[in-house]
Amino acid sequence: MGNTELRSRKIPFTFSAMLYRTSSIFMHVGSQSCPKRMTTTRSSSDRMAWSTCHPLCKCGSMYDILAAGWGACGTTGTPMQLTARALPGPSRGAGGHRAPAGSPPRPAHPGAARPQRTPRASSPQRRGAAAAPARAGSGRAGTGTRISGRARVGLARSRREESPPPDGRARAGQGHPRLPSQVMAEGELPSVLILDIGGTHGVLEDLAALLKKHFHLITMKEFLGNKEEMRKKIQSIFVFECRPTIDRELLESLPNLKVIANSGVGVDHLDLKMISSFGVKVTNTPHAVADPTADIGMALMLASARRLVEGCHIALSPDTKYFAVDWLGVEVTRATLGIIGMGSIGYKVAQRARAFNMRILYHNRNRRRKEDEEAVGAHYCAKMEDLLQQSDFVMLVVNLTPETHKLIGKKELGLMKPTATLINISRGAVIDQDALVEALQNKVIRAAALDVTYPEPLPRDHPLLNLSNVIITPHIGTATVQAIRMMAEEAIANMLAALNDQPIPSEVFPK
Ligand SMILES: O=C(O)[C@H](O)CO
Repeated sequence: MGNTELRSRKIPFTFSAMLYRTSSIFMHVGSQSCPKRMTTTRSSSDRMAWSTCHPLCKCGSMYDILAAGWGACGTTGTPMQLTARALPGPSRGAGGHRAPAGSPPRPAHPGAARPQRTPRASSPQRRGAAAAPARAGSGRAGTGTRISGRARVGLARSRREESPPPDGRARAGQGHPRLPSQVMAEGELPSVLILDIGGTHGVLEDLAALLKKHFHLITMKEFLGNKEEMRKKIQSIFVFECRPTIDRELLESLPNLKVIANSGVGVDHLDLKMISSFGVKVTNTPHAVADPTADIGMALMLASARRLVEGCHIALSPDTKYFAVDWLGVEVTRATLGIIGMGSIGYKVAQRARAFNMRILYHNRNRRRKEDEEAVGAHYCAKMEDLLQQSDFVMLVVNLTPETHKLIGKKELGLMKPTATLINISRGAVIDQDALVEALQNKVIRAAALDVTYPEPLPRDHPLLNLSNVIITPHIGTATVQAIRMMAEEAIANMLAALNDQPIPSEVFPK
């Protein structure tokens, strides 16, 4: 997200097309910095303000996309209205508008010229990425790709629109056919596929209620029970806790699917290239996850430093007779924290660590702006090795990509101080887990604190579970009442934008 902000800041953007208006969502889109102004626009209790203003705006204000307006951001810019309904009428394959058979062709964006898509290669991030010296990712935990700037407009039409299969049937890797059928009747809400409501893996009841304000929800069971009717209706999939599984078979069966909205920032469970070959967009929720994930990073660092879990066991144990005076932890205050992956979450960790007077080092594919570095007192390490050698705490906040897979292995662990602690809030596979077990057993490093492992959960006989110098939490970076609601809100905004061919707040592109 941070990188998105960096990239987007320079892109002036106006957007004025107001079409197919039903209920309204306003986005205040601007292109220049403005003073931070917190606002009081959160009127109803079921509203949840996002933690930051629009990525094009640097004011840091809170806003609520589902309320009828932004906070008093103060940035000059053009309000953009999204509709709460997808377009009724003609079938709209993932590639864009679909005219009913025999009707005259419709412009891609009726009534408005589409702004040109910002060439990706010209963005600062992409230029930086090309020249990147190191492997660390963009700094979003678990994200397999970069997120679009919100100024990415005029999105490319899909391949399927350019060359529909002549036989009118979906073909693997070539998208869906033109379907002349109605996707939605007038007044109908767009249909969204979800795994289930409630139960072990289903969408939580209150989130489902929120989604239902904007969409007609179809559960997997309903879909499978009446595939012929349902498959044409479904325009979006809401992925909650990595479910439902998105595979080729599912994509082939949904001719009018336009967008897969992931709840969470990490999309390593989605085959982005395959999904994109169907002309389907993928979105994620970088804004909602940043604060709670940074919090869990700090919680793990503090808990590991002060041996909180062990201490709790001692205090609770029926066998405890006295508290040993030589039972000691280490201090976080004034220690050196090395953050690997300085995107939005990494940066929020740095902000928090500054309050602990920590010395902050960071390694990232792209160096942050001087102002960003100075604001948190962070020092850039072009070489990850330098950071590893100097840090008392090393926190992993990279996305999981082929480049960051097993980023920390035997060699890297060997470079760390024997007194150092490794904290992972990204994805388990960023660490070579066998090498970590060995390093912890042999005291190559002091301790590890992991919110993520592979697999999750670990098999009950996994050696990591029997080490006293490890804390493991069950991937709870975003497991807060606030975060899951904000993720759903962010996903709703993404889906509404995608279904209405508006600029998508957080689109994720395949590399
Ligand atoms: O990727 C994320 O946002 C979190 O890890 C939750 O999945």
